[in-house]
Amino acid sequence: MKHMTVTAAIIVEGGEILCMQRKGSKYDYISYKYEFPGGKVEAGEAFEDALSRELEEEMDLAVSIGPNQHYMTVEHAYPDFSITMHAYFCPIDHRVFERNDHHDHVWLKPSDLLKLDWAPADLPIVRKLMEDLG
Ligand SMILES: Nc1nc2c([nH]c(=O)n2[C@H]2C[C@H](O)[C@@H](COP(=O)(O)OP(=O)(O)OP(=O)(O)O)O2)c(=O)[nH]1
Repeated sequence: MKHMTVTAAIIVEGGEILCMQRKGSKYDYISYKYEFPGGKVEAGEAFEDALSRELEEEMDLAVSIGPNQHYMTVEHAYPDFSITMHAYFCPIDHRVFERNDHHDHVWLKPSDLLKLDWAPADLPIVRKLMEDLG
């Protein structure tokens, strides 16, 4: 099965977390699901650099991310591929960004996160955030 290494940013401002909604895709199990922004790591790229690049591409958001911001790593097998997803905690001080690649977004308090329909791989991260911050 195809395997991908993915990075994701838990973007926090004013006590709320940024939840991005994916666009439709050929895989119904991730179509229109909520996720943390980020994307695939390219060959030879450090995880933190991959995440900064993806945030710039997807959101025009310039943030530098360090290894100390690592929050958790999740392994998940979908029916057609599997991912290893490295999630980083990423506080920002303003909510100014573009939505270049996503269908929608919402900012939520940690205690409200499970009201959304998350990509299945994200649920361990969501649950940990609710425990740690909710
Ligand atoms: N970025 C991100 N991807 C996630 C999350 N949860 C989850 O299952 N994924 C999956 C969906 C995708 O199959 C894969 C990441 O692909 P992507 O489409 O976001 O990455 P990308 O921008 O590099 O992809 P591409 O459009 O250039 O092909 O990981 C998440 O919270 N954030």
